[in-house]
Amino acid sequence: MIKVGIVGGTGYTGVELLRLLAVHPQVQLTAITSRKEDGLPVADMYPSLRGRVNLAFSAPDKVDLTQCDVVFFATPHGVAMEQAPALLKAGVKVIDLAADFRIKDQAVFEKTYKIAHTAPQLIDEAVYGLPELNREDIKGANLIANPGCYPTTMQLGFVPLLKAGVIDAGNLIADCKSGVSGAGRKAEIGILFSEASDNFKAYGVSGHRHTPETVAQLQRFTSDKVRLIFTPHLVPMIRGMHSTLYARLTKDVSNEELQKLFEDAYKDQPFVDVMPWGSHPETRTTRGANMLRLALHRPDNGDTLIVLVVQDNLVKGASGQAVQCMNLMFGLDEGTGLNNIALLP
Ligand SMILES: NC(=O)C1=CN([C@@H]2O[C@H](COP(=O)(O)OP(=O)(O)OC[C@H]3O[C@@H](n4cnc5c(N)ncnc54)[C@H](OP(=O)(O)O)[C@@H]3O)[C@@H](O)[C@H]2O)C=CC1
Ligand SMILES: CC(=O)N[C@@H](CCC(=O)OP(=O)(O)O)C(=O)O
Repeated sequence: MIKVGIVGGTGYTGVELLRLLAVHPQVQLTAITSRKEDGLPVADMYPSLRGRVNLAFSAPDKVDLTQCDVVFFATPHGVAMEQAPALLKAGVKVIDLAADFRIKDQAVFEKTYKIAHTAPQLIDEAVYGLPELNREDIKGANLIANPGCYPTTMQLGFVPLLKAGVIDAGNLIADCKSGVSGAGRKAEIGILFSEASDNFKAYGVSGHRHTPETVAQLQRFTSDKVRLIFTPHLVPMIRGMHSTLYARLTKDVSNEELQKLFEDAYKDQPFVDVMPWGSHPETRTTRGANMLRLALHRPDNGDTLIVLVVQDNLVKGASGQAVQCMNLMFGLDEGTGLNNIALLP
């Protein structure tokens, strides 16, 4: 059994990890931290885990995480970089759901996140945890930088097109919407029920921290300079993400060829569903499931291709993806514990 520790077990991605790992056949939950809820049984805070998780939260300084085989950090940016060096030295694998190791250029990271990196020696070693694009590296990794939720949709939607060289890499547009759980479990005016429900707004339009992460990853797949306009929106639902991606076609390529490009790219990928041409994927078809669905459109058969992408921000966009990485790192079948079907309605 893989002994698992979770730092930040009370947040949304933390409890989503607990939901997935409590029924994972190869996992023994060993330590779950919270600074605020030290000593509280996990199931008292989350009754949905009654009878499934018998641990209590521990303050981070009261628990020896080196007894674990792998530690997930479901914490704000800046926490994993403090603790990862000692854990890795003790032979513990680390999966960070935050951004500490996602961006290879330290200066860009520090400018984007406005924090100094305290473990820059580990940035090169970290593997970006997007299995569909990095599977072999993830298998051999000790330190995973789990992707951001928006970047997962943008990369899986744009990369087949960039690899095939059929679009203008300098003219990518991503119009994305996220449910409110994407902002985490915290008291903040903008995500109060009365503010976020029955309301709809864009945010971060002049610059969002997921743009540099996404551009750097997309750039790996083309020699042309990538330029991306990314506009996130907050939608009044709890879970779910919908990204509408726009790309300008530069080659004479038919709709059938474009559809085949995506079907070939993802034919061996259990957690990406390429829907029939012209479909309208719905967020609820991914709710609670480690699944990303996409579909292609080409209005008036013109030179603009639209890729619609949906996922559950907490599953394929965060905790499910992290478990997918863990499975690969420990030589398990990639889908172990991740094969449940989305809730509908
Ligand atoms: N929500 C989402 O859809 C996604 C989130 N992410 C990323 O995953 C990470 C976690 O997000 P989310 O679960 O939403 O966040 P939450 O705000 O819901 O939870 C944060 C957790 O971290 C703990 N924590 C906070 N500060 C510290 C600290 N200094 N040391 C140790 N533990 C700490 C908190 O518990 P306590 O204060 O009791 O210690 C809490 O359990 C973030 O980096 C986020 O950006 C990535 C993709 C999607
Ligand atoms: C709705 C909402 O607020 N979403 C978050 C993104 C969540 C995410 O992917 O997180 P990290 O990159 O921080 O890990 C945001 O835009 O800041």
